[in-house]
Amino acid sequence: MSEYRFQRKLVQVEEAQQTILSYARPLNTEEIALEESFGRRLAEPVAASHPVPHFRRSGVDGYAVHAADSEAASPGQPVALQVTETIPCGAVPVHAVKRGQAARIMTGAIVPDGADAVIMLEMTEPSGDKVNIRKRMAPDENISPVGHEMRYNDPLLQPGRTIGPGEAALLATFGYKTVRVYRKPRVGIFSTGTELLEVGQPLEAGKIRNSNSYMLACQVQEAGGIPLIMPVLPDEPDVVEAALLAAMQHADVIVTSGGVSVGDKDVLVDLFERWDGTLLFNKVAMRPGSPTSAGIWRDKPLFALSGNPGASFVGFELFVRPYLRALLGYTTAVHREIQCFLETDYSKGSAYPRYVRGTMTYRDGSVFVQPAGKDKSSIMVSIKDAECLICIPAGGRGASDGDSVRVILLKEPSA
Ligand SMILES: Nc1nc2c(c(=O)[nH]1)N[C@H]1C(S)=C(S)[C@@H](COP(=O)(O)OP(=O)(O)OC[C@H]3O[C@@H](n4cnc5c(N)ncnc54)[C@H](O)[C@@H]3O)O[C@H]1N2
Ligand code: MOO
Ligand SMILES: [Mg+2]
Repeated sequence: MSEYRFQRKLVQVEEAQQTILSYARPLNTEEIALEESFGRRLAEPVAASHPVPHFRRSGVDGYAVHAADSEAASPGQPVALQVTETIPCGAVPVHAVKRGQAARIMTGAIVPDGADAVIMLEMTEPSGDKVNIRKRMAPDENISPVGHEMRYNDPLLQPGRTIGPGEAALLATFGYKTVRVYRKPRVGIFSTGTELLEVGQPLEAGKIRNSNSYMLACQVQEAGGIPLIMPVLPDEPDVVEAALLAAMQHADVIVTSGGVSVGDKDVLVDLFERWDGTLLFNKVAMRPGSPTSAGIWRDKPLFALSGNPGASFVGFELFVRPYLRALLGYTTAVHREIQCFLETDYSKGSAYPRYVRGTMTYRDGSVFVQPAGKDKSSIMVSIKDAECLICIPAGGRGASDGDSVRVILLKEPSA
């Protein structure tokens, strides 16, 4: 056996992130139906192709009038105007409103030429073919002029924007029945380990069910990718090599879990010793997941995450998610960080920075963080409660109650 397993060059998390991100190029794009676009990443700029509103629009149900005709109007002394027509929403007025006239009009309808104000129905009283108005109106009152909200050619959305409710409303307004978005990265997910059972299999001595693949598949989806869950792989390098190469035919990214440490059967390490790919790193100054490795193989990135569930989870958040975000055109690849107050002692020191799964409490204008539960690399039960990763600096001391600590937010910024 070569010495590779034991001779590894330590890199810092930030350096490992930059290395892997230097290989990321935004994916190509595809055209999808607007109704399928929620959460997708816009790949084209959107500008106003017409003004909004594109006609003078009434803001109320009432009567379109000449403001000048209402000058003497008051509740005690209404002014009578001749009604010319009724203009419902969607209709085109037939007559211009002349002095002494009014057109009955509904909210959202075109204000007829001549009129420069719309008086609310509540301030009027019909009287035969006339209407009595009881309020003095200012010019332009209750009328949205053309382009009031958006002018022709106003820039509205830039490529890389995530499509949510507001974006969808704009796209619909400007007639985008389909919209160009970045293609979702397809991520092949492999768990390695002869001890692993498929989810549907009964327990056996020494064996456990594969949980990492399903956890990672959710993380891939959270990051905007398409997970391809592959069958569990045994600790046999030939089998692993063949399976990964086959998956590269249709995946943009390969993620494996397990087999990256120094054990006899750590199969990814065996693969790295003999493959024709480029190893980017194989030891990161972090807990959990110090043996996390990554490489480029046949132009595809391979993220070899540690098998321990906590380490797999954290390794994905620190390396795979930023990479997927970069493929999707995000300008902010790594998670946002804030400073928070630690609300308990965390005395477990470590030679490497520690990324502790945490929960957050908002109180008195500050954010406090607490470990989500037991936090060993082998423990998975606290992953479900992790809202953030609390960064405990390297060193023997750990951190103390009340310390200000770096916190990585696991929720994504939208641009
Ligand atoms: N002598 C040393 N031993 C270990 C070291 C070391 O430096 N020297 N590092 C430890 C650290 S740190 C970690 S982390 C683990 C890393 O192990 P691997 O990434 O090689 O992962 P495995 O050995 O394959 O599995 C570890 C653990 O996780 C369980 N596992 C694996 N895959 C799954 C899955 N898909 N679903 C659920 N659980 C899974 C596996 O059964 C093992 O219990 O190594 C330490 N050892
Ligand atoms: O690197 Mo391992 O840190 O215990 O998870
Ligand atoms: Mg191992």
